[in-house]
Amino acid sequence: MSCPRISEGSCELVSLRQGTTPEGNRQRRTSFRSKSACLGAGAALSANGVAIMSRRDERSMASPDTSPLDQVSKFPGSIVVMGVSGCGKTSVGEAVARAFGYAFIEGDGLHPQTNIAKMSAGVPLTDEDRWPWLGEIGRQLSASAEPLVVSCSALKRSYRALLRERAGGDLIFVYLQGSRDVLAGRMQHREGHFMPASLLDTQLATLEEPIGEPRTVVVDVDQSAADVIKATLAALRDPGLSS
Ligand SMILES: Nc1ncnc2c1ncn2[C@@H]1O[C@H](COP(=O)(O)OP(=O)(O)O)[C@@H](O)[C@H]1O
Ligand SMILES: O=C(O)[C@H](O)[C@@H](O)[C@H](O)[C@H](O)COP(=O)(O)O
Repeated sequence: MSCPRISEGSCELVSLRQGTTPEGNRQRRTSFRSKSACLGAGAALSANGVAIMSRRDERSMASPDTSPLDQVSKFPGSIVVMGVSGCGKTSVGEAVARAFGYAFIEGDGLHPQTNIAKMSAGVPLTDEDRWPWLGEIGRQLSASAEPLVVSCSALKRSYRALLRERAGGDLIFVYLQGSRDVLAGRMQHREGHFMPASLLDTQLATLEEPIGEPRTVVVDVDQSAADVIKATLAALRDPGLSS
C-alpha cells in the first residue's frame, strides 16, 4: 500500500457521515488514512457529520516537512482545491490547510449518500445531483468565521461561480491539472475509495478548466506529492491573489 504523504504518521482530516461507522467510512475512502481514529480533542463534527479539524489540532500535527511553512504569512481567504477525481485534492488540501493553520473540509464528505451510491455504481453525477452538494459546501464556506481549505471537484464554471458567490468573493481556487494517463494511474493505485476509475473519462468530459478565471492558480500534478504541495504553496504566495 503506497502512501506518498509528506507527513508520514500524522493524522488526517476526519470525515464521518451520519449513519456511517468509522470503519465503513474508512473503507469508503482510502484504506491508509487513520481518519476517525485520530479525531483530536479540538475537532468537531458539523451538523451533517463532517468533522472539521481545529487549527490548533492541525498545527500540533504539522510535520517537520511543513514546519517552515509556519513562516508563511496568514493567507486572506478560503481556498478550494479543485480538479477531477484522483488529481490530489485531498492530499494537497490537507497540506495547504496545515501550512496556513486553517481547518480542512473534505468535499466528498458532504455528498449526500445518494451521490456516493451513484458514483460507487459507476454512474456519473448530473448537475441536479451536484447542486445541493455545492450548496452545502458554499454554506460551510460562508458560515465559517475563519478561512477554510476545501476539496471540491468544482468541475464547471457555474459550480465555481456558485461557490464564489456563497463564499462572498474572496475564494481562491487551486486547480490540480493532470493528463488522463497520470490521473488514471493515481485512481488505479488508490485503495478503498468509492470512486471507480471508470468515471475518469466523464469527469474529464465535464471539466471546464478554470484557466483565466480570477484568483485561480494552476498546478501540474505530474510530479511527486511533496513537489505538488511545494508548487501550490509557492503559487499561493503570489501577492496578486491577496488583493
Ligand atoms: N503527486 C502525487 N504523486 C503520486 N501520488 C499522488 C500524488 N498526489 C496524490 N497522490 C495519490 O493519488 C491518489 C489520489 O489522491 P487524492 O488526494 O485522494 O485525490 P482526490 O482527492 O483529488 O481524489 C491517492 O492515492 C494519493 O495518495
Ligand atoms: O463532481 C463530481 O462528480 C464528484 O464530486 C467527483 O468529482 C468527485 O471527485 C468524487 O466525489 C470522487 O471523489 P475524489 O474527488 O476524492 O476522487
